[in-house]
Amino acid sequence: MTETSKHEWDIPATDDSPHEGGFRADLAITTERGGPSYGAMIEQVRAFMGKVRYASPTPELADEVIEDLRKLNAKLDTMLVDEWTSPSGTRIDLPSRGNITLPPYVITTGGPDGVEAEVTFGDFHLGGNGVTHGGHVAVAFDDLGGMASALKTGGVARTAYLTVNYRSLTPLNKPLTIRTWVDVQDDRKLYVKGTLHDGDRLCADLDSLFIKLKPGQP
Ligand SMILES: CCCCCCCCCCCCCCCC(=O)SCCNC(=O)CCNC(=O)[C@H](O)C(C)(C)COP(=O)(O)OP(=O)(O)OC[C@H]1O[C@@H](n2cnc3c(N)ncnc32)[C@H](O)[C@@H]1OP(=O)(O)O
Repeated sequence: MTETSKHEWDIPATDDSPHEGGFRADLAITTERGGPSYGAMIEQVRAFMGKVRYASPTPELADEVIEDLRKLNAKLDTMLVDEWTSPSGTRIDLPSRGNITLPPYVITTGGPDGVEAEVTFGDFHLGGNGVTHGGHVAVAFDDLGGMASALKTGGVARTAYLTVNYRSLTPLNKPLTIRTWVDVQDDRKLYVKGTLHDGDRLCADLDSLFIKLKPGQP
């Protein structure tokens, strides 16, 4: 795959409008931005975030970690780019397109009929009593609902509403199956349904509305 694979709904950026038509004019889907170690770097950050959730450091260790993190933040400060050129969210070869703000998922199938992915909520996503925080389940549904909308219409959509029904507890550190699909399309309105399963057990389901953006709509 080349650095940037064009899709018909990638609207070219212009000098006047670097992100005309939604989140980005050119989704700049890539497997190369950020380099070959970008995915491993994201995994280390994810692992760190999970450990922070459970760690109870001594004051000395906390001070050491602060110092290490200061150094790491200073290193990244030298490499900051804008939203439109960051690798995050564009790396289709990585879980969740390399976006650390999303729970890590891997797409199994995706097209106009919907999306199926394997999602694994980790220690960072702990809500309480050993299971996943409901907000993180909603984040996964939001992103994959948006992706189902995009693959159905060939355009970027924004969430108008998102209702998640929590049917049973969602385990951590276990691959789960998440599905989203456009149930009904009424012009720009996309009524998106979804399910999250642990094996045969339904953990949550989704009822949502996405609105396809008009050209140039921010
Ligand atoms: C091979 C690899 C491929 C990779 C592929 C990558 C894909 C990459 C995917 C990324 C996926 C990210 C997915 C994240 C998605 C977000 O998280 S978006 C962030 C959260 N959402 C927002 O911030 C939206 C804020 N709200 C808005 O911007 C505007 O209200 C909206 C939603 C765009 C709608 O505004 P609008 O376009 O002006 O539309 P408007 O005329 O008001 O409404 C249109 C119709 O919808 C109806 N409507 C609007 N809102 C509502 C509502 N809340 N309830 C009911 N009806 C409503 C209206 O009544 C109207 O109905 P009709 O009169 O046409 O019958």
